[in-house]
Amino acid sequence: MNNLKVFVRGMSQMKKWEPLKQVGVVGVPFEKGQKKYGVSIAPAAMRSAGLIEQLKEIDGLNVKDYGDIEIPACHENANVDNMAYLSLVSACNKSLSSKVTQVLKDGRLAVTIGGDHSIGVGTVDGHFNVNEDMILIWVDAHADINTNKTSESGSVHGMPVALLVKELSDYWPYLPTMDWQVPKFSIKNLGYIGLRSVDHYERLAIEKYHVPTFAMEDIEDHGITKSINHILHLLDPEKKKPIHVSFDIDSLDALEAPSTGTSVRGGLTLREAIKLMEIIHSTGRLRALDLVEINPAIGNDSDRKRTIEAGLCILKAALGFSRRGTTPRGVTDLPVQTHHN
Ligand SMILES: NC(=[NH2+])NCCC[C@H](N)C(=O)O
Ligand SMILES: [Mn+2]
Ligand SMILES: [Mn+2]
Repeated sequence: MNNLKVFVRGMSQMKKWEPLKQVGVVGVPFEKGQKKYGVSIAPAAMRSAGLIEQLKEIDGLNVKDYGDIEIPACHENANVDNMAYLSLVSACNKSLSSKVTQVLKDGRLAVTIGGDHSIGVGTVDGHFNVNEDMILIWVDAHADINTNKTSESGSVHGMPVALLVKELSDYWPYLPTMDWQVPKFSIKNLGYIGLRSVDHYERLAIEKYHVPTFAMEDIEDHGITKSINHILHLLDPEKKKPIHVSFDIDSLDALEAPSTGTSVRGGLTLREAIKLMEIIHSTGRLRALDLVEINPAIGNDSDRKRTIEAGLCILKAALGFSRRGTTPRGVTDLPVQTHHN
């Protein structure tokens, strides 16, 4: 009797994770988290390159397009030292957060197409509101963990992680217009992949909180498969937590994704990024995915095309596209030919 009870309890705790086949796509035409023109046209550029159609071609995937969020007109001016366009960033993220929450509550995996990386505040906030046990994998050349005090650029796309994590809340001044966002996510649930341009104070924060980090030199040593598996194991050894991946296209090498605002040489190959996403897909626990910082206004036609194609490959790998191919549905043999003669 006792044994049986233990067994039954064990079973109910053992949730079997399967890749979510329902997906919701949200575009965020926002670029005020950095200074260059063009990131805001990425959702339109991705759509006209066939984003929705290509996702729908993935075996068994049900795709709902939630459209682009409306970027609220904002006349308030929150004057915080070394933080450009704070009120706009805040208004956009507030609306994005509730959109991501809605997509997840609809039972769909939230795919957000930015926009610059400041929109990570809204996606993670919106995800955390549904899954408090989520873990966050930040795939990026940069750590995006500056505060307005440590940032050299004053651009909020270099600050989203610091805004999100509760451990850093005391390092911020009061931020007018940001009252809606209470940092609740713990830095203990964060891991980095792809870093190679980390500011001095960012490095200090990563070391202070022992954030699991596979920078490019670690990926060089261990390979992408061991790197991501190690991070997943450190953050969630029992394999039971929902995963949020925030993917900055500049994690890719500048040759693979030239159309981005702060590109850095020596990054991931597209093959490594695809492999990374295939591994994350295979966990069955991916629940939210951001793709940010594609800037179609940077570079020539071929740069633009290459960058957008890379973005599409990454999304598809995360959502179940297999490079091995898939067998035709409901068919088990090759078609037979009728011979006439
Ligand atoms: N999401 C990005 N591409 N961020 C780049 C950040 C660059 C630099 N660390 C800064 O604070 O401005
Ligand atoms: Mn980034
Ligand atoms: Mn970056």
